[in-house]
Amino acid sequence: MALTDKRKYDCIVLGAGIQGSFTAYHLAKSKKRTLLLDQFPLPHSRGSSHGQTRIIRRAYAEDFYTDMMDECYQLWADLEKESGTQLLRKTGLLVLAQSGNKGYEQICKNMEQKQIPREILSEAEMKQRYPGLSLSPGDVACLDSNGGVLYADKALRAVQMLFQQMGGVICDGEKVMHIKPGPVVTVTTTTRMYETDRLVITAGPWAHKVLRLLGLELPLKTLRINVCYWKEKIPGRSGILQNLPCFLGVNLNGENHEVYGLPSKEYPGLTKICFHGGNEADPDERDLQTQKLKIQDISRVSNFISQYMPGLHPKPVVVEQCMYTNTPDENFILDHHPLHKNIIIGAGFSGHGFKLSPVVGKILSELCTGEKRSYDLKPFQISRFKIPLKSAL
Ligand SMILES: Cc1cc2nc3c(=O)[nH]c(=O)nc-3n(C[C@H](O)[C@H](O)[C@H](O)COP(=O)(O)OP(=O)(O)OC[C@H]3O[C@@H](n4cnc5c(N)ncnc54)[C@H](O)[C@@H]3O)c2cc1C
Ligand SMILES: O=C(O)[C@@H]1CCCCN1
Repeated sequence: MALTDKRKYDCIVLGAGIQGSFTAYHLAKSKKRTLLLDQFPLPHSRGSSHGQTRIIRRAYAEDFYTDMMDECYQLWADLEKESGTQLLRKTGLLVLAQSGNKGYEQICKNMEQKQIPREILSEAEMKQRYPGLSLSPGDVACLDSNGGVLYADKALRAVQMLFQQMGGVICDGEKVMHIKPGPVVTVTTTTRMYETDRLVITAGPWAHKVLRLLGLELPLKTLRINVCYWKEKIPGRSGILQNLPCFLGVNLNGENHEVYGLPSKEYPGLTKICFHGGNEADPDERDLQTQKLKIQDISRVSNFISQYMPGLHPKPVVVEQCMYTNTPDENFILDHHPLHKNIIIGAGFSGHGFKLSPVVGKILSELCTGEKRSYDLKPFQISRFKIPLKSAL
């Protein structure tokens, strides 16, 4: 039988990935008595926030993300200062595409309108600066000068540590099994029962399963992502690893997919290059490759490497797993539960939420405390999906 925790919390945050941890951090800053819960002992590598690196960039086609990034850069710098840890390395981020590509043009237009520091690089400039990346005739490149790498594991640790230093409580290794809505929400885990005025659900790829406990079915797809590392054909000689920026290929080859890469340092001598997509998988069965793979993601990256990075072996030497939780439009969900206004949902980060987590956490904490919202939340509302509401409760 679950033990009852006698304290009533102002807020409980369900899920201690980067989004829940940043939400808890902002709530603790606003002096709310906050509990952060996770099903696994922390840290863990079963969700979406593990691994050493993530891309940070302002280069987005949607201006609302670019707008949020100004404050994100500021909050990442604050976190570095508060934790005394370097969390960001500026490398630049290259957006690569075939000339005339609409997505690329929209990104460039948005960056120009917002006066984001950037450079359009000619074929000759690309060759000279980034000899490891050989573009094909007709390809174009735009550098987001302040793009770079976020140290993901370190960032997650820093936010959780600062949350605890502000008096926040973390209970890990406790899976939430039941949620009873009401003016006071009761949350029952595998070991305890808690009461709270407000609940924030940031359950990553488990969001679907947790929201089902509250009668809410959102159009979320969970994808298993193969995180691939590649080695040089002639180690240390091709110069690829020394001077590589982050890059994002937008529909290169005319194929409807994206390949991206980061100059990561987790495995000396290897470069991380992945496909921005994957095959559907249940997060609890991530490592059981039971179904037939619909998307040959690794071979797409191999093809990209053969054409664009011929200095690398076109076979990965390390492959790890991570999860995406995608919405149909790949925009986030940041909203109240449609029926229970003191339950707040942050979900569907669609493979691009890490860099934005400082502001996502701020927004979710504002939804929780009822403070004035810092951003227009229209793109993130649940009502855009036109789903029928079944109140199971
Ligand atoms: C391979 C890969 C590359 C990426 N690259 C980038 C990038 O370059 N730049 C970028 O900005 N973003 C990137 N992202 C996206 C980013 O990492 C995610 O958007 C972000 O980590 C999502 O965090 P989250 O907190 O929503 O989810 P998670 O980190 O999965 O956290 C959810 C937590 O909820 C817990 N939980 C779930 N159910 C329960 C329950 N019932 N009880 C208790 N706890 C529960 C889970 O255990 C988990 O810890 C990438 C993602 C992947 C997978
Ligand atoms: O959020 C990002 O910047 C990257 C882009 C490529 C795919 C993974 N996420």
